[in-house]
Amino acid sequence: MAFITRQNIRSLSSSAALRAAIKHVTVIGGGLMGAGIAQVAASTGHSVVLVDTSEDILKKSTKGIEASLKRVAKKKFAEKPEDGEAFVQKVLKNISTSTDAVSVVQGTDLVVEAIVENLKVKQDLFGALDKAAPEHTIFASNTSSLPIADIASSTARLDRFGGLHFFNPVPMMKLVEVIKAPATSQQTFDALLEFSKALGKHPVSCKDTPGFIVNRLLVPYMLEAVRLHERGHGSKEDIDVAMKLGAGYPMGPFELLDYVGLDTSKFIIDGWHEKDPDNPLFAPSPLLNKLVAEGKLGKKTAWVRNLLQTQNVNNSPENT
Ligand SMILES: CCCCCCCC(=O)CC(=O)SCCNC(=O)CCNC(=O)[C@H](O)C(C)(C)COP(=O)(O)OP(=O)(O)OC[C@H]1O[C@@H](n2cnc3c(N)ncnc32)[C@H](O)[C@@H]1OP(=O)(O)O
Ligand SMILES: NC(=O)C1=CN([C@@H]2O[C@H](COP(=O)(O)OP(=O)(O)OC[C@H]3O[C@@H](n4cnc5c(N)ncnc54)[C@H](O)[C@@H]3O)[C@@H](O)[C@H]2O)C=CC1
Repeated sequence: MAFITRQNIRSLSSSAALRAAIKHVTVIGGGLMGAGIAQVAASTGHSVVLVDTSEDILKKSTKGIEASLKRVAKKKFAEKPEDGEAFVQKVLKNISTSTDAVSVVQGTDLVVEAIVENLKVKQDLFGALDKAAPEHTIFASNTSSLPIADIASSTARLDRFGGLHFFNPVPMMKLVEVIKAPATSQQTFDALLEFSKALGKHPVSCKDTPGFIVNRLLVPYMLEAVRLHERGHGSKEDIDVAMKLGAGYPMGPFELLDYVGLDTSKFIIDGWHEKDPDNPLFAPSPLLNKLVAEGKLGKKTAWVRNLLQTQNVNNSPENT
């Protein structure tokens, strides 16, 4: 028979709070991944605040979400386009935006971070949020390659910190890797698994190891494709076609690099190379470095250029 003490009442109530379904989600970073995560969370009835560093970026993110929702609605409501339009508007109503992460986390159950792949920047963000968020709030990072424990170390909520690694494009890709770092509590891990299922995704459990499951296999493969091309052993086009038609992949490695973003790919490789400099699988690629230095980031380049142009226009003397 268990005795009820003040201490276990407190822990029972905090575990009940953790078990309660996640309803309000703050997504930080409105780029490729954050916009997709916000879209899927809002589509499944969650109340979402999407945070980024400027109103211009948030406007672009919201436009992107609307366009993606329209694609989903076109298929889902093929017979009844008016229901599709109502669906798009209903989902958009579930999303609000902000440039002030610290103030919006005060009422949130879960923070999902999808900002730039840089340990220090992520730690600074979570360190600030930790002081503002309620005790029950779970923190999760969508990092592709950084240890969850390292990101969590800037907070005092190691037990309520885990990884939620989504795949691009988030509205289409069914997988979520749920990462349990050594200090992540079982309750937090279970809550993240439940949340992934509530999004209609298929979660898999991962340890906090470099690249988790998918990227530990995918990154060396993609880099090997780049090296094969750098050695002059195949054109980018032939390598893509070969992997699509010969291995049944939906995209070839170059098409996928373009889709993921060359900057993010470089952040991942540089980070792993720094930690494991003798591992030939993580050796930097001169071609990738050159393209990133030239600002050629892949599919997102047009988006970034467009945004910079908008910002230049907004900041130009005629507009001030
Ligand atoms: C070296 C370092 C590397 C670092 C890597 C780290 C990155 C990570 O941490 C983890 C990752 O995310 S890795 C990337 C994982 N993603 C993939 O592998 C995607 C592979 N591609 C696909 O599955 C399909 O091409 C795909 C599903 C994208 C598109 O399908 P299709 O090929 O059939 O092409 P479409 O004809 O364009 O699309 C068919 C229909 O799909 C819907 N759709 C596609 N994109 C959408 C989106 N963004 N939003 C909403 N709906 C979307 C849509 O219904 C479309 O039909 P239409 O609307 O009629 O065109
Ligand atoms: N691109 C991909 O295919 C995938 C990326 N990831 C991971 O997701 C994260 C985000 O990647 P992407 O969406 O591709 O990057 P992205 O470059 O498209 O978007 C990042 C966004 O974060 C914003 N941001 C940067 N610092 C911020 C801060 N302190 N506060 C608020 N917003 C801030 C930027 O303005 C930008 O809009 C990275 O950790 C990446 O490794 C994970 C799965 C797939």
